[in-house]
Amino acid sequence: MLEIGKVERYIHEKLEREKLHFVLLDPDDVTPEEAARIAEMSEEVGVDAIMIGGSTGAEGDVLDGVVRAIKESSSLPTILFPGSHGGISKYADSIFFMSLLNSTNPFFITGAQALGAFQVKRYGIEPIPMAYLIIEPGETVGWVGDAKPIPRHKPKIAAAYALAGQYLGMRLVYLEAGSGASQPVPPEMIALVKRVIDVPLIVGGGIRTAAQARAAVEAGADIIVTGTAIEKAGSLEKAREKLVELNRGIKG
Ligand SMILES: CC(C)=CCC/C(C)=C/CC/C(C)=C/CC/C(C)=C/COP(=O)(O)OP(=O)(O)O
Ligand SMILES: O=P(O)(O)OC[C@@H](O)CO
Ligand SMILES: [Mg+2]
Repeated sequence: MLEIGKVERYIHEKLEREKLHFVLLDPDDVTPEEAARIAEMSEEVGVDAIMIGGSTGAEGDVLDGVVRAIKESSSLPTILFPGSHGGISKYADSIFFMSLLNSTNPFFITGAQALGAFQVKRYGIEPIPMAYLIIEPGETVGWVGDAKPIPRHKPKIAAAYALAGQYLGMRLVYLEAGSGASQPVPPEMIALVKRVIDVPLIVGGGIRTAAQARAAVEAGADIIVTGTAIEKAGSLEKAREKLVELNRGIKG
């Protein structure tokens, strides 16, 4: 029988009480030691989960090393955020089993998923089906994922894809402006998508300040993902301050 796994249940239970903050760590950009410290601090300040992935190079031993370090230093759920079937580590709790619905390349819609499916089963990683949508500017992931990025001023297109994702059985929708985007997903787009779907809405890309995080939450985002603002804070002390600031913006 189909069962909802532990991490997905944790997400739903927490969402009944508050908005969630997930921190993304890219094994290409952080050492296992740095990842461990950031995960530890994240847990201390009230972050809800750690996502691990990257468009380029987050694979094999490098990926395993970072996931293991995070597991050893914190008890937060770990969620893989793969750029391809290479982005799977047996040490993670779960995986966003995502399809890039507005890609022009079938590899990112169903190909990588088919190539990764048996690994996920073999390792017993919890798959969480997710519709992944790239919004302008899209950055690295837009280019790597052969996306046709949704124009920022066309919220209806995003809403149509999001609803299609839900009707295809996906249990999360992720609006992605791209890591390091100069501007995050517009609040008007978040609001329309949220009005149309029933599954939780994740928003990420270019969220650097408490005010931006708050605006996304007020528009209707359920889960905010932050990566660059923390990775590029400059020092671990500054990363902690950023985590506190962003978390306050999200939790209110
Ligand atoms: C479910 C399985 C097995 C695979 C899914 C494969 C898909 C659909 C991938 C979507 C396209 C893609 C390249 C996603 C990567 C998402 C990601 C980890 C983004 C993180 O940001 P980076 O693009 O690494 O940012 P930087 O440029 O800052 O490093
Ligand atoms: O790195 P940032 O800009 O916070 O983006 C987070 C995430 O949405 C990227 O996939
Ligand atoms: Mg990266």
